[in-house]
Amino acid sequence: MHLHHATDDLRKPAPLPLLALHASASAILSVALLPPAGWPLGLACCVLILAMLLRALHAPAAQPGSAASGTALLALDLLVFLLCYALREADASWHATAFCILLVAPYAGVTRHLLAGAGLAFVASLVWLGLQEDFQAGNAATLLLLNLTGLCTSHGQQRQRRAHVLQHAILAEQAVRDHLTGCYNRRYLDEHLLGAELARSQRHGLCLTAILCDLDHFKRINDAHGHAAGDAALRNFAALLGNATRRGIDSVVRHGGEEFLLILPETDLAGGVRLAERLRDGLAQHIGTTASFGVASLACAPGSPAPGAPALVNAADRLLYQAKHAGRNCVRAAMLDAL
Ligand SMILES: Nc1nc2c(ncn2[C@@H]2O[C@H](COP(=O)(O)OP(=O)(O)OP(=O)(O)O)[C@@H](O)[C@H]2O)c(=O)[nH]1
Repeated sequence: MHLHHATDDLRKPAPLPLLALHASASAILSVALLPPAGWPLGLACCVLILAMLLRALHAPAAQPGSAASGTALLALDLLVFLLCYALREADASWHATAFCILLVAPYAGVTRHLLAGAGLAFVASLVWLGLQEDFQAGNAATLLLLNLTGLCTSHGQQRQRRAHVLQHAILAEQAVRDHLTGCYNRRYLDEHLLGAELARSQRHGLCLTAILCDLDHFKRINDAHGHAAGDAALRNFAALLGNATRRGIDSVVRHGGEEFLLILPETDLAGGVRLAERLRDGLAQHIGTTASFGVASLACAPGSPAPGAPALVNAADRLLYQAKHAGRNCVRAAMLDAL
């Protein structure tokens, strides 16, 4: 889960139907507000606007559609206004009023990108209104108030949605991570990672390698220097594993207390062994302790049945056990079907 992906959703504009509804209501209201069209049509438009506002306020943070379509519909609004103005020049101030009032509606639904456009259209209309000979101060004040309300509502909504999406993304991220080391947790491995990587390797006929590594005599670190020092050693080990693997391709999982599992897609047995040896060297140099490694690899043929998800990890576990029994600080490796 990537937080910036989650917040990207907020940059998407309001849904197309909302803006389409808004554009048509704008057209109707521009006409309806003119005498002698009468109040029933005006009332219907107000109900429509209210419905749009409610819908926008309850819209989920991630909206379909594109910025271009939203901008096009706001432009359509402007076109409707200009047409009304051309046809009924005498009632132009009423058209401007209708147009500006209607701009309030999309405020609640549009993104910051469109918000700037809507605000600009409002300011332009207000300036234009002020330049008219029959300038009506009441109209201008109403417009100002309504649009400011729209802007504030929209701003608050955006802030709330952003906080909500961020919080959701953070919680989702925390659910798959080990809080001490920041590595993926066992649940993520079992419920998603291993199955997905096995399926992908099988689909493309690629190798998949798992390295299970375990710090040697870790209990002694705890006993000699305390639990906090043990925690620090685990964090350093996790950082070493993270730095040695490919970001966005390999996965580092905290498999148990001081045991970590690396899932390496598109990596054959020789590649897995090379990485394990590099890690063994790095540990001795940077952390001053040793670890044992079990490396199991699987060569998938496209279309062939994949082994059950736990088979690869179980094989790495058996090899790690062999490494411990061979005196620790060493690597044991095998192809899955050779075990
Ligand atoms: N500080 C710390 N210690 C932990 C954590 N999780 C497990 N441990 C400790 O890790 C130690 C594991 O001990 P053992 O299973 O005997 O393994 P070992 O001492 O590394 O011995 P070998 O694996 O056989 O080389 C235990 O003392 C656990 O309490 C943790 O999150 N923090």
